[in-house]
Amino acid sequence: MIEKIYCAQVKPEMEGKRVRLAGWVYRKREIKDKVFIVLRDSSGIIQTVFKEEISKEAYETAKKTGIESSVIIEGTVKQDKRAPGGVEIQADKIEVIQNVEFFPITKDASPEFLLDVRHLHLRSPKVAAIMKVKATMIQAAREWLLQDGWYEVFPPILVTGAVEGGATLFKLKYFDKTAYLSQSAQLYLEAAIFGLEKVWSLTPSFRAEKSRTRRHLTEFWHLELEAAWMDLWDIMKVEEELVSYMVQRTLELRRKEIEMYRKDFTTLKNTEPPFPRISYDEAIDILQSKGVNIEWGEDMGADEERVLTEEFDRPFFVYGYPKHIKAFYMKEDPSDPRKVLAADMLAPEGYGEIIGGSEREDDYDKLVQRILEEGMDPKDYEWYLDLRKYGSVPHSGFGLGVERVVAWILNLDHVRWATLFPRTPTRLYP
Ligand SMILES: NC(=O)C[C@H]([NH3+])C(=O)NS(=O)(=O)OC[C@H]1O[C@@H](n2cnc3c(N)ncnc32)[C@H](O)[C@@H]1O
Ligand SMILES: [Mg+2]
Repeated sequence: MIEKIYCAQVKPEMEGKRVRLAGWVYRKREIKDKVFIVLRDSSGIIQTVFKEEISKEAYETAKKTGIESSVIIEGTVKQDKRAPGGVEIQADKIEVIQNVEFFPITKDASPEFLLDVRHLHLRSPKVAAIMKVKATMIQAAREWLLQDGWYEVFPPILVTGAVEGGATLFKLKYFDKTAYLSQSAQLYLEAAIFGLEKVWSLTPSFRAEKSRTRRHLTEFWHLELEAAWMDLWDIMKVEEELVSYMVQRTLELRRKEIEMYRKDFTTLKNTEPPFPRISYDEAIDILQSKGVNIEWGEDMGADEERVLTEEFDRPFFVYGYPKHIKAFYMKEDPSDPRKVLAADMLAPEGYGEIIGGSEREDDYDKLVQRILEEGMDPKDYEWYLDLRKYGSVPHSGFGLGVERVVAWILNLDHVRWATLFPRTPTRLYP
């Protein structure tokens, strides 16, 4: 790697020091006998100034260098209150690695165009900031999971059955058989708990959803946990502790990047356990009292959840959903057979569901009955049913939508901005 320092490492107190930087031309302007190039690298930006009397050759080259050209610049650090960060480089040397005559992204580019050239847009500091926040959030999750004794496992992506309903499976030919892209690692994590007890995985999950909402992708990153011996209330405590740590740690390490997207940090700062908990029944009452046309037994969609989140200034749980709107694997509530022991975590500010979780049905016969009720074939779940034959235990788990949490933390208007190359029903390229 070439000898250089990062833009963010240049400080006013380095006045007079000679430095070498490498990056891309982010902005450029010519004023009288000077050329100002704002250089960008992964750490940020720095202003460099080229003057004819310092180096005619460098000045002439700088004049001809286009936006997003890759360059190596050398010069002397100079304090200057007018420059971003109060410091600039008095440049005397520029090596153009590749000059760019015309860079296709302009200030007035539409969101769809920016997605068409996503491979070029990733370099923008604001987009890079999203990826830094996402990386830090997952780093924080790993930190918490390690200290709380959870084992990372690596489940398959090529699978043979649905977890969250057959309607959203992506089907593919697997030699002479049929396979599907995983909707959720859950069933495999449930197998892993008999050896490791507390397991987690971070995998891509795939949903052939036709929903064109601001919170659905066809491929998203899914952080899933599964634990033996835990009931719904235990796993909800795990959820709120994990999410609180992820949010607070990301606030601590990525404040600068978050400030590029939001000014009000209230809901993030409020993200500390315990989170408020309301029942599905209470949620329906709240929605009806706010004039939402919804009856008990109906599912809450993005619009209903948006209204519900107006009541809270931090993430909160909704628990005790009706059985018929939830997945086959969820354990029936012994105190009310109409319901299951499931809980969603909703993010405030209109973002809604970020986590889906539940206690799992651990009784063999009841699980077979639920599979049949859902119109599925128990033969397709033979291995999964075996887990209820050989030392079955109470167990619970959940799945966190990584892009949805990033979208909430950064107040993004669509989850597609929270992933490197978004996949939606209308976008598979680039
Ligand atoms: N291990 C588990 O218990 C997970 C469980 N089998 C599951 O997949 N639940 S979920 O369908 O609610 O999805 C979990 C979360 O996954 C996110 N999710 C779910 N579907 C999507 C789509 N289409 N796009 C983006 N994010 C999505 C969202 O935050 C959900 O709350
Ligand atoms: Mg869900």
